[in-house]
Amino acid sequence: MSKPVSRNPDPAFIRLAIPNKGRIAGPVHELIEKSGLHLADGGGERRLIARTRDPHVEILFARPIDIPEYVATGVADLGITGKDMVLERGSEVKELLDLQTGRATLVVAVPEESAVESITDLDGARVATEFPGITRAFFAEHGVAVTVVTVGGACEATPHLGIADAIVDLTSSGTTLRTNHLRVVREILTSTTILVANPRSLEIRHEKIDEVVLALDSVLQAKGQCYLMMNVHRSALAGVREILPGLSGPTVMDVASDENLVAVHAVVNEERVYQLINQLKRAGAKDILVMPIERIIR
Ligand SMILES: Nc1ncnc2c1ncn2[C@@H]1O[C@H](COP(=O)(O)OP(=O)(O)OP(=O)(O)O)[C@@H](O)[C@H]1O
Ligand SMILES: O=P(O)(O)OC[C@H]1O[C@H](OP(=O)(O)OP(=O)(O)O)[C@H](O)[C@@H]1O
Ligand SMILES: [Mg+2]
Repeated sequence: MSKPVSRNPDPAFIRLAIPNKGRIAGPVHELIEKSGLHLADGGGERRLIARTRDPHVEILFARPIDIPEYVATGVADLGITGKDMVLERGSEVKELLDLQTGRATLVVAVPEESAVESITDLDGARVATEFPGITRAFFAEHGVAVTVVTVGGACEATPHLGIADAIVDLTSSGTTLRTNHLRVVREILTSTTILVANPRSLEIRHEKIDEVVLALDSVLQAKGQCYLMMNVHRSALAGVREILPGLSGPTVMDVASDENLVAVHAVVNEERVYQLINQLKRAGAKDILVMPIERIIR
């Protein structure tokens, strides 16, 4: 038998579990890279543990469904997985950040031609799902007696195979439900990718955890924002100021080579840039640069 990968007992040392595959793995890896943590040894599909640029933070690759328990039991101090995975496992972890990605809604759906209009019509029905925990709790809470059939995937096929009368499954674009001629009867919950922590680790390793949370949050803060730089004649400054927002108002600096000019810098919402640059030009701004922002630390 191979040796277990032991934990470093040093409280300055933490382990973060992230998805090794599946649809949320890509966005999570990207977040880790942008946060500056950076996977030191690549982190290919078959890796179990990877080091990061921070010698005190290591990454554990795991299936999203297993991450809540790895964090609850202290195999990892922090974990990134779907909120639905945490609820399904009922794990005792603390949510620290909503990463605002991997959004999907867990719904009760039935074949288009079914007579079922509301969940009470499902009394006595068979419900297929990859989420037996959430499904049982949901129907019990609403006093509807159902038989839960647990499947490992391709749940949408089960009503057509005669295995179930209804399903509880995730939907995001709605394509899979449409393709399989299923209609939504009820929404149960909406899930996004979240950062969770082991409650004990939060006490004993809080300094390092705070650092990781700050790094990840700084990427979220920068999302959709960009940095504008421009030169403005002093006489046009008041007009330009009116147009520009910024984190704490635009920054205005002297330009050494021309005392009539000032440099104006501001953080703006990406969606506004197209309109803003035209307004700024009309107000007298020139040499306008638009730059991406990787991270914002407030
Ligand atoms: N259609 C979807 N849109 C967005 N997020 C989704 C969608 N389906 C699943 N997710 C999220 O992905 C996570 C599940 O990851 P999982 O490991 O099951 O990967 P997967 O992409 O479903 O791959 P597979 O089912 O092939 O293993 C859950 O947290 C879930 O909320
Ligand atoms: O509304 P849509 O955008 O079509 O997405 C919904 C589908 O995505 C997930 O499937 P996944 O790709 O994880 O395959 P699986 O069913 O085998 O888990 C989910 O289980 C649905 O089947
Ligand atoms: Mg899946």
